[in-house]
Order: sequence, then structure tokens, then C-alpha cells
Amino acid sequence: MAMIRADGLSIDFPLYHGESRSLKKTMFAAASGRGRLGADARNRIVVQAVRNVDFELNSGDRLGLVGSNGAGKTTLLRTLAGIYEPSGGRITIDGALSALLDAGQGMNPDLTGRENIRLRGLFSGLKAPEIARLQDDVAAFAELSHFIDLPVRIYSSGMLVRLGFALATAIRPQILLMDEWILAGDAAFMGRARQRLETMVRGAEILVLSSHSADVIMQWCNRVIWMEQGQVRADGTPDEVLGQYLPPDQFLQAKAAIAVRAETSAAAAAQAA
Ligand SMILES: Nc1ncnc2c1ncn2[C@@H]1O[C@H](COP(=O)(O)OP(=O)(O)OP(=O)(O)O)[C@@H](O)[C@H]1O
Repeated sequence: MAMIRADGLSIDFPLYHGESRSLKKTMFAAASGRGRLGADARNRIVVQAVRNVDFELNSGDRLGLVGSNGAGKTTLLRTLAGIYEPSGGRITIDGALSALLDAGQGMNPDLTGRENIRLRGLFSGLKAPEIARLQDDVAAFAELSHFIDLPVRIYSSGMLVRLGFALATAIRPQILLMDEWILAGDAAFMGRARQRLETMVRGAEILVLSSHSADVIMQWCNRVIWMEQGQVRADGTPDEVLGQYLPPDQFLQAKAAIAVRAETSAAAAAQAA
């Protein structure tokens, strides 16, 4: 069973040369009222990107992170991925984790798509027949046709997203972290990506997704944390949290769009039956 727990988690970024008295003054003045700058134990000025955050996620939780620019969503994801060390508090993670934080992350741009898949398979300890299956699965899902045998550096951003997503979900992680770059995929890909993710999460895994799109959060998540200035402002179901986070008209619009989509797919399923 997968699990993630954050206890009193804080992440500070020191601002170098912060010892300078005039810079300190300027920074504190610039931040007055926002409360995002502080000083660490060595009296350096720090940006407090995440402050005292607590949550626990268990198998089946699909968490959406929302909040304005600079709220701390990406920093939180990167810390869960092990890229940043907490400055305070702790994170406990139980389960194999895969992070999709940048399109092209972990890929060698000079290798072809197929070679990159092979590399990832080798890195994950797979044997030759398993790597061959992985290559088939990823190539089929990413639908890159002949581009799969061309260097990744010539891929469009959408192609890179398709390959990255297919790869990250092919070697079934128990915990998947995603930043919103996945939205660079086109509508048809997004539909297939959601299905693949739903199958994965139905197998009792955990998803953490940061996005500015209420639509995506409503479709993909069953829990939402609203972050502001590095802190948790609200934590609950998508309806509870997005109802507070979004202006009323935008919330109703997003709900209506989801309802229409559900009706359309139910009608399509009935027709196919
Ligand atoms: N490497 C860094 N060095 C210094 N400050 C940083 C660094 N990374 C992020 N920050 C600061 O931490 C705060 C949180 O940034 P973060 O990128 O986590 O926000 P976000 O919620 O993901 O924003 P957005 O929606 O714009 O992507 C911001 O004030 C940002 O300037």
C-alpha cells in the first residue's frame, strides 16, 4: 500500500548575498505584507516557499494542488520527488515513485525515443524481453510513428509530453507526481492519458498533480489542497476546495463542463453497447 505523509514540512531557498544590509532592507520592504521572506539560522534572507505543511495521502488518493503563481506547488512536488531537501519537518514516502515534472526529464536528447525507452528499462532493472515489451507499449501509447526512431531533440513539446507520460506510466509507479506540463498534450491525447491514469490509480496508487486548470483537477482528482504563500489554505474534496478557490461563475462553468463531458461519454458508451 502506497503512502505519503508530510509533517510540518517547510522549504526555504536562501538568497545569496542576503547578508548585505541594504539588500535585506530592500527585500523586506518589497515583501511587506506578503510575509514570504524570512531569515535562517545563519541570518541569511530566505524565500519561504513552503511553510509548515501537513497532509497524509493513502492508496487511491488523487490529490490536486491549486494556488496562484508562486504559491509553492512546484516546490512541494519537487520536494516529494526528492529534488529538494526539506528545511524543516519531514516527508515519509512508502512506495515506488515516479515524477513527471518536466517534459523530457531524464531523457537523453541525442538518443532516439526507442533508445531512451531502452535506457529507462535498463535503469529500472528490466531484462531484454521486458524491455522489448516496454518499447512496444510506450511506442503504441505515445503514437509517435516514425519519430520513435528519431532523436528526441527534434520532437515537438507535445511529442515529448506523449513520450514522457507513456514512459512514466509504463513502468507502473505506485506514486505518480505530475506538474501541469502534461496539459501540453492535445485533446485526444489528454483523453487517453486520463484513461491510462485512471486504470493506474484504480490499482490503489497515489497521484499528486499541480494544475491551474479547474477542469483537469475536477476530472483527475478526488482531493484538492489549495496553497497560498507556501501554506495550506484549504484541504478537502474538489467541490469543497474549488468552490472556495474559484470565483462562483468559474466554478459553475467548470462543473457544467464536467457534466456535459460525462453525459457525452455516457451517450457514446450506450451507443457502442
Ligand atoms: N530555486 C529557487 N530559488 C529561490 N526561490 C525559489 C526557487 N524556486 C522557487 N522559488 C520561490 O518559491 C516560491 C514558490 O515557487 P513555486 O514555483 O513552488 O510556486 P508555484 O505555486 O509552483 O507557482 P506557479 O503556479 O507560478 O508555477 C516563489 O516565491 C518562488 O519565487
